[in-house]
Amino acid sequence: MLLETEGLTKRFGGITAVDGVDFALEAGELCSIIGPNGAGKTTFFNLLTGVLEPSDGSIRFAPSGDGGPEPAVDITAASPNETALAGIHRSYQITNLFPTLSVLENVRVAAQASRGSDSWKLWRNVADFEEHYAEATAILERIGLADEAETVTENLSHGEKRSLEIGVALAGDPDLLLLDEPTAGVSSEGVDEVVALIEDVAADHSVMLIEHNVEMVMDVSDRIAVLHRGELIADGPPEDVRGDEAVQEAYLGGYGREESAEGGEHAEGDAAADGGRRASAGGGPP
Ligand SMILES: Nc1ncnc2c1ncn2[C@@H]1O[C@H](COP(=O)(O)OP(=O)(O)OP(=O)(O)O)[C@@H](O)[C@H]1O
Repeated sequence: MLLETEGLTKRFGGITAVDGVDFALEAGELCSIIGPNGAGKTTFFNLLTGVLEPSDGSIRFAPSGDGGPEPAVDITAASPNETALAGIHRSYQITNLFPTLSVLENVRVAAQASRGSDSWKLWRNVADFEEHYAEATAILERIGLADEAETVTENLSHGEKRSLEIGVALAGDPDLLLLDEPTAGVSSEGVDEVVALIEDVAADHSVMLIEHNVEMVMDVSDRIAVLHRGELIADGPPEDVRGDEAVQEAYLGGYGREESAEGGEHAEGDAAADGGRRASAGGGPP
């Protein structure tokens, strides 16, 4: 087990945003988290990365899987810096890049930061710098932005910025990568590139993905976990989740059901109406 939560709960006053979630991720999996707006997906990521402290429950992370050389650690109360150093990196829904730095510098700074506080010492040695530079250059090759290395980041297209976000999260070679709506706001031509990048990255990383694009999620995921009003209502392979009654009811609104393809009485909801590209984008009770 790479990551395990038990009874994970977050309350904001009277709202329970994440409600007793038992979840486990195996090393190497690509698991998508889906659910209506306000279901608790981003709060779940915020708990896993230490941005928020749980009201209840626990989080355990074993960077090399159970039985691997690195022991499991309790990260329930860890800070964002500590979860990052433990090996969990994240890309954000809202861009988190330094707009006036070059594309290469954004990744190089992330590579440097991922090595921990020592790397911020003023006297850091040239060898370290060279290493971070080489890592950043290799990441830009991987994410298809090598030709833009010297471009000022704010001049990239939106799709390129989303790819660079993934590149920044890759710096320091994380064990687990959390991607929060990596295709949000990307044009339809750009989406294919971001999806190809996610598949490439998932080939040698464990990945958790928050995504509203159901068609894409069904396509790329090994597993799908569905949150609804903070609760995990389904968790399994895409084909099982697609056929799950509770999930259809809460989120998919007929997506992938035979009846909807035939225009039957169950073809309600945003997902069915727009071919399932963005299920319940504005819908679902909070
Ligand atoms: N800092 C906060 N303070 C108070 N309430 C919050 C806070 N963050 C989230 N919430 C509430 O918690 C619930 C879950 O929100 P969250 O953003 O996690 O949902 P989500 O599934 O990520 O939604 P979306 O798909 O719109 O991004 C919502 O009711 C939201 O209003």
